[in-house]
Amino acid sequence: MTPIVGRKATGLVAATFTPLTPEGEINLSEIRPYVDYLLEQQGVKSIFVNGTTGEGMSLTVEERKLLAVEWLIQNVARHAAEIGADGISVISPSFFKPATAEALRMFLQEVAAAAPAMPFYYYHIPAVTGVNLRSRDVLEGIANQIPSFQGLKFSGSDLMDFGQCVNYSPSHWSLLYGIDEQLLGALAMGANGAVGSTYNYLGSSVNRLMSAFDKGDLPKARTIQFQVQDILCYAINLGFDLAVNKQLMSEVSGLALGPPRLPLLPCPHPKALSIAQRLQQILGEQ
Ligand SMILES: CC(=O)N[C@H](C=O)[C@@H](O)[C@H](O)[C@H](O)CO
Ligand SMILES: CC(=O)C(=O)O
Repeated sequence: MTPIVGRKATGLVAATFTPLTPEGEINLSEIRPYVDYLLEQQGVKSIFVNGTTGEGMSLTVEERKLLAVEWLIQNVARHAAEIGADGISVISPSFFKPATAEALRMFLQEVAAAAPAMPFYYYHIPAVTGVNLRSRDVLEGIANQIPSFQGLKFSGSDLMDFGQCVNYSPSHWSLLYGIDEQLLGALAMGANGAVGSTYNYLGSSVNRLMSAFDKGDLPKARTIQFQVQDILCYAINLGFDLAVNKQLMSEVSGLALGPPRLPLLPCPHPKALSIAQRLQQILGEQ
């Protein structure tokens, strides 16, 4: 089988929130303005949909399909891109957890085989799945088992494991980092780009962080990373979860993203407003 080499993902990728109506139904009409906002206000050109931030696990398969198509249509319309999705990514099963990296790799192989033409990324997010197998071990020999394998979305804090993945990877793979608070550490380790929830509203700042890093201006990159951390520390002190994050995005962008789905509880308006104000203040200080 010929390996499928997709467009190598680089730069910033926003993990999008799923717009819902006040009644909790998916709200496809908010997607076009959302894409406009990311492009025009944040300079973010790539999106990761139906993931953690998009409450993918709380959506039906039918809803996920409708959303994926709408995100694609709106995104492709903006970019005049000739292709649709650049790839799919798959997390570990988390109810029955794989006992070994090999078991997980075999699972990923079966899923990837269902869409063999689609560039495939393993999505490591141990804090959510509870699966702490080292990604480096999952990658061992994976190109032989998954010809469409294209890289890793690594949302773990173990930078040694991440570094070992970078060191193992052929140059056409893409290694994307997913803990926004410490992206700079992962860039130093060799990340090709980043996928995260905060790039919905901090994209333009973090784009500057990445270009400062590319130019070797570490003091500047660090200043921006510390701003991101200061914003998130403020939010964490108030109690920060995905519902708060979603409401914060509505607050900052003016988009009507609606409530989260259970078991997440809606975020009280004043809380998101307070974080949004602190965010403006911190970014204004630069
Ligand atoms: C658990 C989770 O949702 N992680 C996201 C990406 O994987 C991150 O983008 C975080 O939301 C972000 O780093 C803020 O903590
Ligand atoms: C943040 C991220 O990558 C996700 O929402 O899945």
